[in-house]
Amino acid sequence: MTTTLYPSFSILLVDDEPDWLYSMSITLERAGLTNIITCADSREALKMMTEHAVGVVLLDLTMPHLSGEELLERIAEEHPEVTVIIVSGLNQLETAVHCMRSGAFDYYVKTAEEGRIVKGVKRAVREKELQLENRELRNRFLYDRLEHPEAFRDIVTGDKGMRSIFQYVEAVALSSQPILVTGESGVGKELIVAALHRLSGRKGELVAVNVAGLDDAMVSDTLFGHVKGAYTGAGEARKGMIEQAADGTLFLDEIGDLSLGSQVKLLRLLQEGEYYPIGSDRPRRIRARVVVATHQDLAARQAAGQFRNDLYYRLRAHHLHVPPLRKRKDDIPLLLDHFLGLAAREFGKKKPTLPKELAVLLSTYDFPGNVRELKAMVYDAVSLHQGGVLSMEAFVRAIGERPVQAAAEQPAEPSENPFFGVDRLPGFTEAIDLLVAEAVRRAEGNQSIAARLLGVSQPTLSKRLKQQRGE
Ligand SMILES: Nc1ncnc2c1ncn2[C@@H]1O[C@H](COP(=O)(O)OP(=O)(O)OP(=O)(O)O)[C@@H](O)[C@H]1O
Repeated sequence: MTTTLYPSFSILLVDDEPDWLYSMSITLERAGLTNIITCADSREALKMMTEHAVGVVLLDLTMPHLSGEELLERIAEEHPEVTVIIVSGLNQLETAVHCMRSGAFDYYVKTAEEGRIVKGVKRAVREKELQLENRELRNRFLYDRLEHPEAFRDIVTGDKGMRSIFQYVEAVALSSQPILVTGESGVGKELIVAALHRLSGRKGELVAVNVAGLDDAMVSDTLFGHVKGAYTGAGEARKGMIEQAADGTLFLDEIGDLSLGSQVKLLRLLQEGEYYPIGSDRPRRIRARVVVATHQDLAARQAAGQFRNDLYYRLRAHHLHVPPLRKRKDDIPLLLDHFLGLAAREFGKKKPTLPKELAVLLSTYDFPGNVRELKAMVYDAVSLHQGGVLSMEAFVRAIGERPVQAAAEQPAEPSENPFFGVDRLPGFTEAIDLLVAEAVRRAEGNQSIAARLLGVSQPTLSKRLKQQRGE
């Protein structure tokens, strides 16, 4: 079985004592840090650093030929981007201060508790990962490029904001830290998660678990699995989803609905990197990268005490928010055409021609169900289609079932308040005239669509327009 090495860069241990190199490698590997190389001759260290992508060095001080202090200075000069941690047999304040001044990230005494050294190495790895991600992100934005556009082939969009999301996805895809994907229902979060997994280069599977509606016991059993006889009815041992996702991605959907009890368990899993299958007292290491998604406003849930602060901050380190379709209306014609092709193929029909007014009608609608809703409308329309121009009926019916511009339920931003910054309110008749003119403009002159936007019948609107013209 191939195992994904973590982190993506190597951790180099330099010490002339082979026993220490061996025991430290094992300790770090047990803590989940598997990308380790060792060097027992300090004169070889710089050469190894040019041959391997080294991100962190653990360096002994007392070594023959080339001392740790000398090597530290050479590393700081030739590889300033590499983080060096001193692990010395000497507990000397003066030496420690000197090393820190020469650029060391941290200083530990070998006799110190191993757990502290491991924590220090993990902190250095985390900082290095963030540095690399930031650099990557800066480059991507600077050159506005996508390294792997093919990873996003299923996501149809021409929107700039979505393109920035793709760039962010590429920048964090290799990170082992959790990733939070938010956005209203139906915006395409699952597609983003699939791209994240594809780009992670992880050889394991993408395993998705929808945690909404699972009680604490079900969450534990599903994620952690159980040993045989763990509880009445557990006749056979069962692997948890964490294990199924080994060397892959564990995708926890609807995380905003996770109960407070299960939130504690998830936090512990992310912090310790360990879990216990139910009925077992032997911990297992998680080897999957965790991605979570929710359509809920986690910050609001956190403020209401329904979501733990510590978990929220842990999850938020890498956060991407997929905008609703109403905020990227230029995507509507692209998606319309895409789904039309898919639906026609699925129903074995010729791709229909679109009525001219359809794009206008759809552009006036807010799509509370986002892309999923548009897709359903198109499939419905194509299933009824008899040939020639596509009928608007399925769309008009679907939109009619929902109040137009249902997004009014969303909290209004100042810029969405039509009276924001307006000192003088228009008179009643003037307001109606303004409203009518705006609806006709948005409907590109189509009176039946404009009437729908205003919530009046078409004859009523027509009468009003005639009155305005003095007819
Ligand atoms: N940009 C897009 N291009 C093509 N298809 C899309 C796009 N966005 C969404 N879809 C399609 O719309 C449907 C809903 O997308 P998806 O399941 O990814 O949404 P979601 O945000 O995960 O929703 P939920 O929060 O309800 O789980 C899917 O069939 C998906 O393939």
